Amino acid sequence: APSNVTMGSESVKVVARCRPLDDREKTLCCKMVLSMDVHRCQCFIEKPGAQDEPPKQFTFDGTYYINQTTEQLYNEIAYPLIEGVTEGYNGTIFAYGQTGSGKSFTMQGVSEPATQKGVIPRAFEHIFESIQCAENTKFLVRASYLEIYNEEVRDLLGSNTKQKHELKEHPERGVYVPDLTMLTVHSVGECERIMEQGWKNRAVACTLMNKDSSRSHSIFTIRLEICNTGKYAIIYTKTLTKPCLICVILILLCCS
Ligand SMILES: Nc1ncnc2c1ncn2[C@@H]1O[C@H](COP(=O)(O)OP(=O)(O)OP(=O)(O)O)[C@@H](O)[C@H]1O
Repeated sequence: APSNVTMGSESVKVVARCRPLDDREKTLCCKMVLSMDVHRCQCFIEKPGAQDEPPKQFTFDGTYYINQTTEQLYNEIAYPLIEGVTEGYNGTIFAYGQTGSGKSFTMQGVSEPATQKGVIPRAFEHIFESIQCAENTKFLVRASYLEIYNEEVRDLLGSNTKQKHELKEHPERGVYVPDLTMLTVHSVGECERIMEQGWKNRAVACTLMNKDSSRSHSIFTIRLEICNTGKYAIIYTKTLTKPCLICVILILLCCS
């Protein structure tokens, strides 16, 4: 877990995002039943047709309503986590919700308007900015992209994306996928191309709630190896013997 300095007191933060009604819901004259007090981080859910009943109330570490952007969400929630990754802490951002709720919109995002660019491309920019500013440090950035579809693991960056991959467990490294393609990336542009390539290889089909549903769980991983080449080891590498190499993992995933 990241340090308290970079992440505040909680090592796990849970935020809720509400998307606007889509065209289908507007055509069906659906009514918004969710409201938020974003300053208090509270959500209120009304039961349709039962205005007398008090709404159900839930409190999160952050709440994002229909008028709020991925830029705001990134700056408040993801930024400290990615900052932690560049300092040597592992981090995970996990988007969870029913089909059509906005997971891909938040993680992958759209290019227009720029404020709705996704968490994954923002994380690339952030990491490469940190790399450019770092002194006496060498970085190796690698990326992998897999999906779990019908309980099968598929390598979205591999030559055969339909091939089923095994899941293994290592006593120290934990759960991993042998032979998963891991591409070295040198720039934000390269990362974006990799994301695009993997995105096109995902299993997609429409659901009643989302005409472009991904129908799978996908995991985009950025693996950062940091090597301190300076005279003094920076704090997080102090317990490691030379070469001061640490490997941190940022996992960005979308799950239905
Ligand atoms: N905050 C938002 N503002 C505007 N439109 C949004 C927002 N969130 C989602 N949408 C729109 O809602 C639709 C469904 O979103 P998205 O495809 O991201 O859902 P999903 O949770 O990834 O679904 P699935 O699990 O089926 O893949 C898309 O057309 C998307 O553009």
